[in-house]
Amino acid sequence: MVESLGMITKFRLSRESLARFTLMVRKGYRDPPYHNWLHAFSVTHFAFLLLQNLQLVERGVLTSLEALALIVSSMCHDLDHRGTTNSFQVASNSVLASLYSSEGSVMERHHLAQAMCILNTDDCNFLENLSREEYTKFLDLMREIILATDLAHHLRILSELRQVAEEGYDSANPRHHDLLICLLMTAADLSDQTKDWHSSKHVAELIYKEFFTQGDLEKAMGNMPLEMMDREKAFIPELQLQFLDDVAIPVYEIVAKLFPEADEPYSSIKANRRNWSRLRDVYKRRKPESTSSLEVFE
Ligand SMILES: COc1ccc(Cl)c(-c2nnc3c(C)nc4ccc(C(=O)NCC(C)C)cc4n23)c1
Ligand SMILES: [Mg+2]
Ligand SMILES: [Zn+2]
Repeated sequence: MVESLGMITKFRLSRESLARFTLMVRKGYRDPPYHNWLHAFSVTHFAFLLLQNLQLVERGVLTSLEALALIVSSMCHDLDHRGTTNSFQVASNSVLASLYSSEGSVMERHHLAQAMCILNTDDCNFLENLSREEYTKFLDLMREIILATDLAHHLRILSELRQVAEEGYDSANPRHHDLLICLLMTAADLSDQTKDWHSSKHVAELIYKEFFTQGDLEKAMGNMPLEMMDREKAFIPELQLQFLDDVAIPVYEIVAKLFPEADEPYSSIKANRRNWSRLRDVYKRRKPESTSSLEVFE
């Protein structure tokens, strides 16, 4: 993907170090149901498709350094994820919470720290031929992009994103560049919901497996989990409709508004919403006799 985006030539990247870096990143992921290397790979692939199909560098929408940072950040953005949320870190007094809870975005700061570690590992720094200025800018971009994967950050910039979509993208405006790379990173992070119904539904099943495991842990700790984490209370079709309406669909709506050629993911996530709505009607409220929340996936 890096090669076909012309980045090897453009930044004189060492292919061997890039390969070693990629293998180290893959090793840096654990194996929870969802937040594993397969998620990182599919997020990276979607970011690649955005850059390639929308010709974002060729059209001067993004600089090639921003494009490289988007790809590398996608690979690294969930490094060493444990399948639990930021609030769980704090509630369980985890080591990560003690390190980062004062700044917020606990997991995202950890993912960034892990990425920096790998970049500084011998033979993995494929960016060694970047100028000092480019390298510094790249690290600033990677920090900004990985911290932007905290959904709370996305929700904070959502109104600004709508404004840029309204007034039109201005590539001369550095703030527009920053907002766009955050938007594209979130679009890539949620892109499983723009795939065909069966893979989107399967991914939702993996996510709720993670959520319910966390809910079980919270109950064992004597804490009350959120409804979406509680396998006894969650009604998944309803929760999915809420997440699609409040978070995911607006992302692809804004992308499609900025880049009309990107209407495909927007229409397919709306098709998936229709399927969740159908599933909700079939299952109505959770039938008392129903065994588990996950029966909707049967
Ligand atoms: C971009 O960062 C993340 C981090 C973690 C996750 Cl799991 C996701 C993610 N990726 N796909 C999904 C799907 C299909 N459903 C989800 C339902 C709820 C939430 C959630 O975090 N809700 C609370 C919040 C809105 C305050 C996240 C969901 N999600 C994205
Ligand atoms: Mg994440
Ligand atoms: Zn992710």
